[in-house]
Amino acid sequence: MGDALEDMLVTPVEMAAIDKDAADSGIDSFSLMRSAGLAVSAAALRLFPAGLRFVVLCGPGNNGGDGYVAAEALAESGAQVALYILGDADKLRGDAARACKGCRLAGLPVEAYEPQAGDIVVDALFGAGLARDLPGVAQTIIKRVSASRIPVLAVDLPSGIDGRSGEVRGASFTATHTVTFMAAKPGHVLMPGRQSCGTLEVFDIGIPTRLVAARASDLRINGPADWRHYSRGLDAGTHKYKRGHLAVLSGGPTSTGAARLSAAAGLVAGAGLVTLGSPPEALAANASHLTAIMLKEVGSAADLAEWLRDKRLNTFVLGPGFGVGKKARDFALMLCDRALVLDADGMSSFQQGREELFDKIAGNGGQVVMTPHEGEFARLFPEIAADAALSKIEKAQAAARLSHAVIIYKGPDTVVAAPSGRAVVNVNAPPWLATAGSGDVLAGIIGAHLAQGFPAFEAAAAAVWRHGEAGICAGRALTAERLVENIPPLA
Ligand SMILES: NC(=O)C1=CN([C@@H]2O[C@H](COP(=O)(O)OP(=O)(O)OC[C@H]3O[C@@H](n4cnc5c(N)ncnc54)[C@H](O)[C@@H]3O)[C@@H](O)[C@H]2O)[C@@H](O)CC1
Ligand SMILES: Nc1ncnc2c1ncn2[C@@H]1O[C@H](COP(=O)(O)OP(=O)(O)O)[C@@H](O)[C@H]1O
Ligand SMILES: [K+]
Repeated sequence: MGDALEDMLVTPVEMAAIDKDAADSGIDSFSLMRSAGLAVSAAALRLFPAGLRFVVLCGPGNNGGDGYVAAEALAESGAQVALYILGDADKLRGDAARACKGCRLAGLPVEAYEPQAGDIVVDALFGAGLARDLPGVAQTIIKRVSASRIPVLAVDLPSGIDGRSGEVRGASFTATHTVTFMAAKPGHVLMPGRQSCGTLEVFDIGIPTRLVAARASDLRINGPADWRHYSRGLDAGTHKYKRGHLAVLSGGPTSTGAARLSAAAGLVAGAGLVTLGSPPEALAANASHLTAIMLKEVGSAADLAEWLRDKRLNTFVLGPGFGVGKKARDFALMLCDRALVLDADGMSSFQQGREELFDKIAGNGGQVVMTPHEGEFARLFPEIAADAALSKIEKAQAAARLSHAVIIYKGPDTVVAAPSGRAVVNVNAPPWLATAGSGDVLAGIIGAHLAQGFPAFEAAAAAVWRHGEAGICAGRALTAERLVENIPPLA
């Protein structure tokens, strides 16, 4: 992992500390605000050359300060600019007060703004400092602007989006473009915030990277930098056993497809061999659909115990189409000392009695990856799911800590979290990945990575990213089968 700013995620609390560290190190904080405001005016001129009037809405804090700088720079450039102020400009403090004094425009109260065709709104009402629901007057203006469909350029964050969680605090602007500073915040990548940002520009206002990195926790946007180290190309002298043996456990005769999707994805994703373990009554159904994937009868816990005597068999996928119940529980507990992807029914089987599973995982060093979507997450971690104070990232981190497993909390903004707190948010998944069997394919890709010796966190993060890339390559009319065919090479 590097300290590259473009992949880093910084919470608003961390950003405030970075800001203070920058000031303490002798950097003039007003010069940072000036850089921020100038970046916003440059983006406005670049992105909206046909705009007739820039309407800058300034709030009571430093986000408003950036807005005053931008308004002055836009006026200086000869553009037509109108300024509207939320609250009392006389109460502004520090850099924001100085920015306001340096702005030639007279402001009107924000409630007086009536959108006109040709306007471009520059939203500098609230940014990272938004600490509670927006005041009513801000909500009214947001609704008015949204109804008028006027383009919005957001400063730092669209006002109303919580920078920590991506939640909407009362109402929020929907921006065409957002200019943020130094590093993206969780609210830019978590839903619904991500949808409100439009395109995101991260602008370097001049705070040294080392100051940002020193405060940032281990939270990043998912990308190859997080796991490239493990995805080196194939050694010419490799053989199939060196590339890892993945075992996937199938459900009964009427629900075999899900496990086969995982198995097929595992093979395409790079496992050297894949074996499907099938109950006897489903052997015929599975055999009629398999070619490169091997098939083995595994009906009972005794059969599995016998199979596990082969210690080379080190990676399993359990859950897709498997059925919820005692058999799934028994199998999962037997597999905790191998690398294990516990998906779908495998997780749901522990809605009651999860402690036994979590203790087993802890006792075996934690090479277990669990892949809950929202419903499964609520089943396995009801108290965490119900905690409204937590962001999706914080929920995934809490679940990983509690279970000792790597958690892939799925959705449009999939979060991968390790028990250590390390986490990435994935941003490359197209919405058409929401199709039956898509999760089964993901489970197989994770299994392939584990079989190839990736540590659990990297196996999970790389799989989520590859799954997203496969979705992009396959295009909109996606089926899970086509997703498997489009899994791209790793390196
Ligand atoms: N972090 C940095 O390094 C820099 C930050 N800058 C700007 O500074 C902003 C953060 O500034 P602030 O911390 O002043 O925060 P904001 O300007 O986002 O707003 C905070 C102000 O509004 C009040 N407030 C918060 N929620 C409210 C609500 N719901 N209703 C009414 N009042 C509310 C707060 O008490 C505070 O006075 C960033 O978003 C960014 O635009 C820039 O000036 C450049 C440098
Ligand atoms: N709106 C969305 N945008 C992008 N990816 C999505 C979206 N909704 C779901 N996904 C992804 O699609 C996959 C669906 O998995 P899952 O819910 O287990 O479905 P299934 O059980 O049908 O396989 C997950 O990887 C999830 O992150
Ligand atoms: K804003």
